[in-house]
Amino acid sequence: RKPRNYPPGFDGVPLLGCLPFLGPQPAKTIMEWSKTYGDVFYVKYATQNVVMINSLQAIKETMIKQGHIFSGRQHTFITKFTAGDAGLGFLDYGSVWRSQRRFGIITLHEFGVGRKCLGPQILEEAELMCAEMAKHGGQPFDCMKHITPAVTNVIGVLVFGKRFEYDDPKLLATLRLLFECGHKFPFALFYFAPFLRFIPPWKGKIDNVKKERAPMWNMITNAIEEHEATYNENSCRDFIDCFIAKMKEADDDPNDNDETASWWNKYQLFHYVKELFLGGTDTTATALRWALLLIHTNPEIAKKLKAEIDNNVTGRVKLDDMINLPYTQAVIQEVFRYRPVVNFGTMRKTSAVGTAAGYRIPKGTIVMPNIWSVHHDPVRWKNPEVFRPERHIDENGKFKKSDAVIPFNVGQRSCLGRQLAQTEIFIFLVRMMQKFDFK
Ligand code: HEM
Repeated sequence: RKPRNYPPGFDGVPLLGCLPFLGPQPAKTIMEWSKTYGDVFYVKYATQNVVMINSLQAIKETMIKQGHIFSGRQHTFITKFTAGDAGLGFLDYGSVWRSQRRFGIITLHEFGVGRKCLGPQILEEAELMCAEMAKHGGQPFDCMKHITPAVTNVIGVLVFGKRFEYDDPKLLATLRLLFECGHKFPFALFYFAPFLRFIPPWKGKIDNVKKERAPMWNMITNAIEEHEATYNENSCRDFIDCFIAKMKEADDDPNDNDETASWWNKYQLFHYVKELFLGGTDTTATALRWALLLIHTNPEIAKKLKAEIDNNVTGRVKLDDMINLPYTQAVIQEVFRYRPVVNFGTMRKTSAVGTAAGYRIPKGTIVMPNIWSVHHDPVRWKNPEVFRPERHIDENGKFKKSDAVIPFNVGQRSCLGRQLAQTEIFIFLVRMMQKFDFK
C-alpha cells in the first residue's frame, strides 16, 4: 500500500521494476514518462521506489528550499564496496558530512580553487597536454588519451602536491581504474539490484574492479604514509597535509566527544582522496570531450569561437580573460546544457518527511533529480535538441548566465568540485582552441 498523498508512478515488472523499460537513454525515457505522470513521480528501480524530480521548479523546491530534508544518502552494498561509506559523496546528511564538506571547501580554496592563482597551475598542465596532442602531427587520435591524464594531474597537484609524468605506471593504473569504474561499471544497477553481484556476468564486474583498483589504492596509501613521515606543521603542502593537521588536532584533544572528531582518521582520508580522483576526473574530461565533439561537428560555431579567442586573448590565457570571451562562456554553458555529463546527479535520501509538487515524500525515500529533463525542457529552451550557444547571449552581446543550467545540481549537497571543473574546462578549452583547429 502506498503512503498517503504519495506521487503517482510506474511499478514495472516484479523484481526488475522499470529497468527493462528504460532503454539506452534512461534520462530521456524518464522525461518522456513525466508527460504522463507530471514533474514529480516515482518509478520502481528493481525493488526500490525512487522519486524522480523532473523540473527546475521542483528541484529548487526540494534540494534548495528543503535542503535539510533532501540531502541524505543511502548506504548499500555498493556504496560500501566503492566508497567504504566514507569520503564525502556517500556520507549521510548530518554533522559529520557538514564538517567534512566544510573542510573540503576551505582546503580546495586554500590551494587556489575559486581564486585567480589557480589559472597558471592549470595552464601549465594544459601546455603539457597540448604538446602531447601535437605529437600526432595532425593525424586523428582519441582526445581522452590526453585529456584524462591532464585532468587527473590537476587533482594530483591539489591532493598530493605533485603531478605525474604521462607514462608513470601510477598514473596509468589510476586511469585504468577510472575507465573500469567510470565507463564499464554499472553502479546504479548494483545500487538498486544488489543481488546481481552473485550472478554472472555481473559478479565478474565486481571481481574485475577489485583487481584493477589495487594499484591505485596502494598508491594512495603510500602517499598518505609518505606525507605522514615528512609532515611539517608549519607548511601544509596539499590536501593530505591539511587533513593530517586535522587528525593531529583531534588526537591532541582526547576529551572532544563530538561525533565529528572521530572522523579525522586515516580511513576517512583515504576514501576522501580516492573520491576526489574518481569524482573529479572522468566528469571533467567527459565535458571537455563533448565540447570538442560539438565544436568539431559545428564548423560555424568553431570559427566564431576561435575568432573571439584570437581577437581577445594575447598569449597564454588567464582567468581574467573570461570577461572578454562571452561567446566562449556561452559555448561552455551550452555544452553543459546539451550534454550534462551526470544526467541524474547522485541519488539523495530524505532524512525527514518532505513535500514536492504538492505530494508528501516520506522519510527515507530515494530521490533523483533529472538534470537532462531540466536542460531539455521545450518550454524553457526553444528546440532543445539543437546545439546553439547563441541562446546564452543577450541583445547587447553579453553572456547570460543561466540558473536553469545545473550540471553540478543545486543546493547544499551540490558538486564540491564545481569551481575547479569550470576553471579547468575554460583554461583547457581556450588553450586547445589557440593551438589547434578541430576540423
Ligand atoms: C564537469 C565536471 C563535474 C560534474 C558535471 C560534476 C557533477 C556532480 C554532481 C551532479 C554531483 C551530485 C551532487 C548532488 O547530489 O546534488 C557531484 C557531487 C560531487 N562532486 Fe562533482 N562534478 C564534476 C567535477 C568534480 C570535480 C572536479 C570534483 C573534485 C574536486 C568533484 C567532486 C565531487 C564530490 C566530492 C561530490 C560529492 C559532494 C557531496 O556529496 O557533498 N566533482 N558532482
